[in-house]
Order: sequence, then C-alpha cells, then structure tokens
Amino acid sequence: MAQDPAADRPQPGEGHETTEAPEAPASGRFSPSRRGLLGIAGAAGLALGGAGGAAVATGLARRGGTAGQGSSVVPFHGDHQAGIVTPAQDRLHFASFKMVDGSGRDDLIELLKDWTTAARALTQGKALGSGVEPDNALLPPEDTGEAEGLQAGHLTLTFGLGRDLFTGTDDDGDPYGLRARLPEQFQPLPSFAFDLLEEARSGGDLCIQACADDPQIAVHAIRNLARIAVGRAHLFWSQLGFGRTSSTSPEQATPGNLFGFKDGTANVMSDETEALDQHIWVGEEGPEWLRGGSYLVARRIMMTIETWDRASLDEQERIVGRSKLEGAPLSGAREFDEPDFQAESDGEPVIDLASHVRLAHPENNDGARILRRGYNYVDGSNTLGQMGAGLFFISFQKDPGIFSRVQRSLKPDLMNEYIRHIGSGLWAVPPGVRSGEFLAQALFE
Ligand SMILES: C=CC1=C(C)c2cc3[nH]c(cc4nc(cc5[nH]c(cc1n2)c(C)c5CCC(=O)O)C(CCC(=O)O)=C4C)c(C)c3C=C
Ligand SMILES: [Fe+2]
Repeated sequence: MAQDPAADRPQPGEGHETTEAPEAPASGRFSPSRRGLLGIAGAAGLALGGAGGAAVATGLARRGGTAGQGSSVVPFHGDHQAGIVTPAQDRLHFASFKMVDGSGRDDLIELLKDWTTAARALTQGKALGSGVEPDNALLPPEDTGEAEGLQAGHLTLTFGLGRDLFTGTDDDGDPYGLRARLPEQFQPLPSFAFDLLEEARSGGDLCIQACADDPQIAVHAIRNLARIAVGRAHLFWSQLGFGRTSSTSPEQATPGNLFGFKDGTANVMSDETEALDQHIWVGEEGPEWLRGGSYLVARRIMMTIETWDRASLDEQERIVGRSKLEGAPLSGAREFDEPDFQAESDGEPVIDLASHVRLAHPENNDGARILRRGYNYVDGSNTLGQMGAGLFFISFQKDPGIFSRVQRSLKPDLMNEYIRHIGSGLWAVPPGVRSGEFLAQALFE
C-alpha cells in the first residue's frame, strides 16, 4: 500500500477552511472501465468510442468557482473518511446502491476506483472529467452541470460497503470474492421492538453519504456518482436531509430537531481523540483493511410531529429528559451540565426512568457511545394533512453491536409513542483514502 507523509493528512476535526493539493496521477488521465462507459453511453442513447470518454483525473475548475483554492474544501484524503468527525454540514443527500445482477469482483473494484477519482474532484469543487462541454459535442457531458458557479461547499463524500458484498445473496455464491474478508463484528442488525421497516428503503450493497452546505452540491455529487455507476451498480433508495441534528465539533452550536429540542449535546466530538478510538474507529479488534474505519447505521425514523405538538411542554421535557430551550438535563441548569440520574424531587426521579436521555446514556449502556450525525427530513404530506416528517438518523460506531445495545435499551423510551423506525441500513466504512489509492483498496489486496 502506498505510504504518504503524515503531514499530508488532516487530523480528526480538521476540515473546514483547509485546501487540498490536487491528486497528481501518474498517467495524468484515468479511464473509467469500459463497462462503466458503455453504461453511461447506453443511458444517454449514444455510442462511445475507446478513449473518447476518458476523464481528466484532477477535474476542471467550475465556472465561477475557485476549485482547490477556496476556503470551503474539506480534504478528501486522510486517515479517516471525511464526513464522520469533520464538522457536520447542514445538508444531506444519502444514497444506497445495489450492484447489478451478474456483476463481479472486477466491476466492484473498477467502480470504487472511478468513484474515488470522481470524489477527489467533486470534494474540491471541480467539474468531473472534461466538464460540461466535452471536445466532441456528440458525446454527453461528463459533468451534469448543475454545480457550475458553485464552490466546493464543504462537500464530504463518505462511502460504505454492505454485508451482502461479503456474503452474497441467496445462492449466488461469492460474486466479489470477499467472503473470507467478512469482519466478525459485521453482523446484521437484529429486529427491534417498534420496527416497521420498509424493504424498499432498507439495506443496499454500497452507500454514499454526501453532506454539503448547499443541497445542490450534495445532489449533484450523488447524481454524478450514480451516473458513473451505470452498468455496475444502480441507485436503490435515497434520502434528502436538512438541518443537521448533531454537532461533531465543540465549535458548532447544537442545532434543534423537528421536536424542537437541541440534538447532539452529548455527542462524541471531534476533539475527543481517546473516545473516538475507544468507541468510533475500528482498531485491532477488526480486520486490518477496516482499521481507521467505522460502521455506519442509518435509520429512517418517522416522527408524528402533529401529535407531539399537542403534548404539553412538561410532557415533552419529561420524555426527552432535558429542557426544551436550553437543552439542559432536568437535573441541571445549563446545556452541558452532566445529567444526575440519581437526583430526586418529592421522592420521584427528576429525570424520568423512561426518558430518552436516561435510556440512551452510556451509564445505562455499559459505557457504550455512538457518534450521531443525522438530519431532519420532510417528505411531503399525507391525505390527513400530516407532514411526512422525521429524522434520518445516522450513527458511526466501531461495532454495529454498539448501536444495537443502545437501540435495545430504548424499548421502554417514552418517545416511542411519537416515532417509528421505517428504514434501516448498515455499512462498513473503510478508512480514509491516501493519495494514489482507491477506496477500500486494502480489502482487495
Ligand atoms: C439508538 C440510538 C438512538 C436513536 C435511534 C435516537 C433517536 C432519536 N433521538 C432523538 C432526540 C434526542 N436524542 C438525544 C440524545 C441521545 N440520543 C441517543 C441515541 C439515539 N437517539 C444518544 C446516545 C443520546 C445521548 C444520550 C446521553 O449521553 O445523554 C437528545 C438529547 C440531546 C443530546 O444529547 O443529543 C435528543 C433531543 C430523536 C428525536 C430521535 C428519533 C426520532
Ligand atoms: Fe436520541
């Protein structure tokens, strides 16, 4: 594996206001696999010839943008993938993909190589390949164009691998030759009390979490990555999100969720290096190819906000275990006061035994902690005039069992009356990519 000087790599928490040197490929150009090119051409109803679709690895400066120079670039290269401890942006486009039937190991490798090349350009605010205006106007543009004029927008792209890539599905054997590389910890999530999961919005072979300041930038990234995948993988389901519901950096103010409560106060933060190693990054307990990576759990959680809005303030605060405006634990006065679960008033616990924060707190979970990085969503409304509102919950942890531990504890949660988990996914997130490498390269060595 290629080694980079450590100085090349950002440390956890670094990210915003940093620029990244462009990748300098040995050849200067890269060619998406022929199958991928044919897929793209097929989708456009055009025939592509040989190297006609080759893309410049470094991408092109976007018109009106200051690619690679601006202050809104989050480095793509690093020990860990960006989009985990880097400051949470306000917008999300999350996408789950399935590999196409009959695809094999080479398709997967080529796809990951092509996605890596594209991600390098996109996160620097560059247009893909030869950009919006190819030399030959009979070919489709290599970049769809809607991000022209926009900066990098702190775009981060975080990639994950689904369990089926390792185990195969049904009796299709071991199509990607990865069965022996399945980490022991990579067990499927069990079903939980109150789960109402929709199959069409759950799982997937690959996931991409695109976060940015501007929804157009996140959507442009997913759209172009989906386009590059044609012939090898297809979009399975996706989710737009707004208003981050967590902080990942102590410099960020804690935002509110759609219940109107501060969300993310007790999150694992980017400067808690010890806690990150203990709870979030895969270490020596995991296989070498995944060390420095993590596991991403996504849960689409419907929130019946109309019913919530009819609950009294006292009741809302009892359910959460914190005050609504300040976000302080009910046993304290300020947001960052440690909750005192032993505190009593008139012989009753001040923080309800079935409140969300008591049940989710490490004290109630053998010390388990997760890094939350979710987003609000509103997907239209129903015929009863209710909003399709919810939380697209995302968490990172070094072992999926840690999420399950916390989620199981939430069985008696008073909040369950107002929420339902309707989608779910679990992916292994490989460590960060270094210059000259591709995503998850160590998995294939
Ligand atoms: C299994 C993990 C969790 C799910 C699912 C979950 C859903 C969920 N949470 C809120 C709102 C809040 N959660 C808060 C704290 C909190 N939540 C979890 C885990 C899950 N939440 C943890 C580990 C914690 C931290 C507990 C602690 O250590 O104190 C809070 C309080 C503020 C904060 O610390 O973030 C709120 C508010 C909603 C609305 C929701 C599903 C829709
Ligand atoms: Fe929570």
